[in-house]
Amino acid sequence: MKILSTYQTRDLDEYTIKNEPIPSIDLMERAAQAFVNSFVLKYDNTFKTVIFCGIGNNGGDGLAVARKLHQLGYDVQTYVLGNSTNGSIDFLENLKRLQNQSEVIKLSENDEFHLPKKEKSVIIDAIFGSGLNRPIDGFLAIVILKINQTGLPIVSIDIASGLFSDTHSPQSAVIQPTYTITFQYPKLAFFQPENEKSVGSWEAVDIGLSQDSIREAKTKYYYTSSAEIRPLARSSFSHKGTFGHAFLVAGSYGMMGAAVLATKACLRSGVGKITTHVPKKCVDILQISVPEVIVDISHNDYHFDGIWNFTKYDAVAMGPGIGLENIDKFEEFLKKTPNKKLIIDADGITFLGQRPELLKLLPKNTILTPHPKEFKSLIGRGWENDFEKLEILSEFAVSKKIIICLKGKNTAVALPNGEIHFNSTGNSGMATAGSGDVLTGIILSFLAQGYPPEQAAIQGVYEHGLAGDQAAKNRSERSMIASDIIENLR
Ligand SMILES: NC(=O)C1=CN([C@@H]2O[C@H](COP(=O)(O)OP(=O)(O)OC[C@H]3O[C@@H](n4cnc5c(N)ncnc54)[C@H](OP(=O)(O)O)[C@@H]3O)[C@@H](O)[C@H]2O)[C@@H](O)CC1
Ligand SMILES: [K+]
Repeated sequence: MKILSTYQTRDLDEYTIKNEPIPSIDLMERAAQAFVNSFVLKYDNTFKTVIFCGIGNNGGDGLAVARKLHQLGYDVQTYVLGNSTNGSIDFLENLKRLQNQSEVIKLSENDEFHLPKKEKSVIIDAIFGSGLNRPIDGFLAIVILKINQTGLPIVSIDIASGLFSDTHSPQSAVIQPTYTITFQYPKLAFFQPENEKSVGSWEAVDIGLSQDSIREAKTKYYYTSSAEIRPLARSSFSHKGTFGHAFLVAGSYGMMGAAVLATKACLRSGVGKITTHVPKKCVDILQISVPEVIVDISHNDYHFDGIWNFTKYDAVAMGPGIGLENIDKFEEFLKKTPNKKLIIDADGITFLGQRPELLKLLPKNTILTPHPKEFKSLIGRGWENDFEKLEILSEFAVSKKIIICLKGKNTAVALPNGEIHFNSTGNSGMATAGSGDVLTGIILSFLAQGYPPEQAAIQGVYEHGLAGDQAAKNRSERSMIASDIIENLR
C-alpha cells in the first residue's frame, strides 16, 4: 500500500471530485460516514461524545460526524474553535446542517469551557488535519493541553491535531489520541517512533478516492499489508533440492541459542536443507536441538574462525551469536562471497561498523538487519529526528546497493532503489532475546528458496511479525519468547 504526502492526497482529492465526479461536500460526507462506521464499533451510544472542531475541512468532518452520531442517538456536545465565519465552504455547510439538529458551542480566546468529567465520555479531535502548516500556539494550544489532561479516550479524525503528516513535528501542542481513524492511507508520521504518543493505534478507512489516480501517484514509501504478500508456489513434484540449500554461520560457545533459533526458523520457513557452521565444542547442542540440520564444523573450539568452502549453497547468512573475536576472518569470508545471496546480522553488522571499508565487499542486494543502535554504529553517526533517520537509511541503501531491514515497531525495509517499506505486523512481545535470530533464519530460508532479495526481506519481516502476533495471542506479549515465534510460523 502506498503512503502518500499531504500534497499528493490533496491532488487525489481534487482528481476524485472532478473525475468521479462527486461534489466536495459529498466527499466530506463519505469521509465522515467512513469515520462513524469505525467509531461506533469502539464506542457505542452510551458514551457521551464531545467533539472539538477547527474551521477548516477537518473541522467540517467533525461537524458531519457530530450530526451522524446525534442521529444514531449519541449524546453529542460540539465545540467550534475560532471564528466560524472564516470557515471553509464545506465547514460552513456542515455547520448549517448540524445547527438544524443540535446545539453548537462556539469558543474563542478567553471563553470558559468545561471538559467532560463523566467517566463514560470520549473526545473526538477535529481541530486540524492535513492542512496544518505551522505549530499550534496560543488559545488552541491551551485547549489541546486541557484535552490531553482529561485522561479520557480521544479519537482523532484523519490525524492528531498538531501532528505534521510528512515532516518532523516540533515540540509543541499536539493531541495525544488513543486512536486515529485516518482517511484512505496512513501518513508517514504514523511510522516514526518519535510520534508514538501523537498517533495511538490507527486504522485507515476507505473513502473511495480515485484508484486510477492512486495507481499513478509516485512515492518511495509503502506499507506492507497482507495483499502484498505472495508466497512462492510449491509444486507437488518438488523434492528437497527444489527449495534450496541454505548456509548459516552462527553461534559460539555460550551463544548457541542464536544458531539454534536461526536454524529452526529457516527450516520452518520452507527451505529444503540447511547447513549450519558452528565451533567444534558447540556441535552437540545444535544437533540435539535441531536434528534436521547438517552441521559444518569449525576448526576452532569456541568461536567463528573462518570458512573455507561454501560455493554449493543457494544463500548464506552470517552473524547471529558468532562473537567479535575474529574480524580478519570475517573479511576473508566476505571476499569469498562476490556472487552470493547474502544476509548479515548481529555481530556481522558490528564488524561492518568497526571496519566500514568492508561494506564495499558486500554483493549487490545483500540484506542487513540492524536494530537502530547497530545502524548508528554502521553509519558512524546519529540523527536529529526520525525523519532524518529515514533519509539517511534510504541514502545508505541506495549508495551501497544493499537492503537494510531497520528493526523496530513497523520495521523499515530500505531497498537499493530508494524505496522504504514499513511492516504492518508484530508487537512489543517480539522485543525479546533471539527474536532477531529468528528473522535472520526466515529471510535466509526465503533467499535460498529463490525469492528475489527485496521480496525475501519484505516478506520475511512480515511473516516474522505475523508469527509473533499469533504467539502473543496464544500466550501474551509479555510472556512470549523467540521460540514461540518459530512455533507459529505457518
Ligand atoms: N484530502 C482528502 O481526501 C479529504 C480531506 N478531508 C479532510 O480535510 C482535512 C484537511 O482540511 P484543510 O485542508 O481544510 O485543513 P485543516 O487541517 O482543516 O486546517 C485548516 C486551516 O487551518 C490553518 N492552520 C494551519 N495550521 C494552523 C495552526 N497551527 N494554527 C492556526 N491555524 C492553522 C490553515 O489555514 P491558514 O491559517 O494557513 O490560512 C489551514 O488551511 C483532512 O485532514 C481531512 O480531515 C475530508 O473531508 C475529505 C477528503
Ligand atoms: K484531527
